[in-house]
Amino acid sequence: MSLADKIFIDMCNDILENGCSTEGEKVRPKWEDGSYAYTIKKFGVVNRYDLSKEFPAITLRRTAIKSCIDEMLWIWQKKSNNVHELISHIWDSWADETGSIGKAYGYQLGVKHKYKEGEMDQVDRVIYDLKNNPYSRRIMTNIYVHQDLHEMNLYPCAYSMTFNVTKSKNSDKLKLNAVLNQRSQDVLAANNWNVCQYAVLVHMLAQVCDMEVGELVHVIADAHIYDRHIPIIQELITRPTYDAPTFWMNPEIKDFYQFTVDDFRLDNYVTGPKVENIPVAV
Ligand SMILES: Nc1nc(=O)c2c([nH]1)NC[C@@H]1CN(c3ccc(C(=O)N[C@@H](CCC(=O)O)C(=O)O)cc3)CN21
Ligand SMILES: O=c1ccn([C@H]2C[C@H](O)[C@@H](COP(=O)(O)O)O2)c(=O)[nH]1
Repeated sequence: MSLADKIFIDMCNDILENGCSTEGEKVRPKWEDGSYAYTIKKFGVVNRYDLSKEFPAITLRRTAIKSCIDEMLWIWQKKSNNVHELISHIWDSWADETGSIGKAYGYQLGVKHKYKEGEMDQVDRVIYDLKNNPYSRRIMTNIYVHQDLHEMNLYPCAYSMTFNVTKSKNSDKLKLNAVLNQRSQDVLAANNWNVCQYAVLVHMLAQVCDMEVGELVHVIADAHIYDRHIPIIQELITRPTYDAPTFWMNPEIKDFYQFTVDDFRLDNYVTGPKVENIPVAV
């Protein structure tokens, strides 16, 4: 069993056993047939992944690592908000006729801000601080921009990363840790998808800043299982599990903007079967 499997199974059992149901309450999302998508939810879930020990992929089912890395690069590297620049079709339901998802995600990371050191966007600000001022406690991004929410088709869910550098006694290298703040999490469709994305991001930043990877702490305000996902989750968490896969990242890449999806691989990724056609609430 991978460490991520254990965390995922414990979180699902906790939500199913101790969660609060939104059935009959006023909710926003709907299923394709127009009925309301209710959830069972837990407030304030915190999951810690030690990236120096294992890559945090679940093995109960296969996390689509290429698609999720492609989406993360779309947001963090291309800083794009257009679904035409994305390989998968997961964002199509939230795009307008031009393919835009509005001023969300990548758009916000591409906005330049004025700092004492000059004009930079939030990603370049993080890289600058990690390289020049690693012990700063101010290294963070935030894409939940209230003034632009009216121009976003879906408000950002994983909205903030806080980076924090430590040093272990037995290594010369600094260790890069991060907190991912997420206001809302669809546990079946996107939990491990989001965890793997941000784990890869920490690996990328550590490599380009000559650091080692440390911990990824995932803070979820509303961790929910949609009503139509409950039987799928119940079956999923009773499946056999396997050892964590080995993460490979091209060691030659030292510039954050030079990575492509082909520079990442999960080796020996043994998993349970695919869950076909997961319904996604819109
Ligand atoms: N209700 C809801 N849940 C989400 O997870 C979600 C949204 N809405 N809105 C925006 C994005 C889109 N996201 C998604 C949507 C679908 C999948 C999905 O169907 N994943 C498939 C694999 C897809 C592939 O292979 O490319 C899966 O099996 O997990 C994942 C993330 C995450 N976000
Ligand atoms: O990266 C993502 C993006 C979206 N989600 C999920 C979380 C919710 O189920 C919906 C968004 O609905 P809200 O009413 O705006 O909370 O999308 C995710 O888990 N991860």
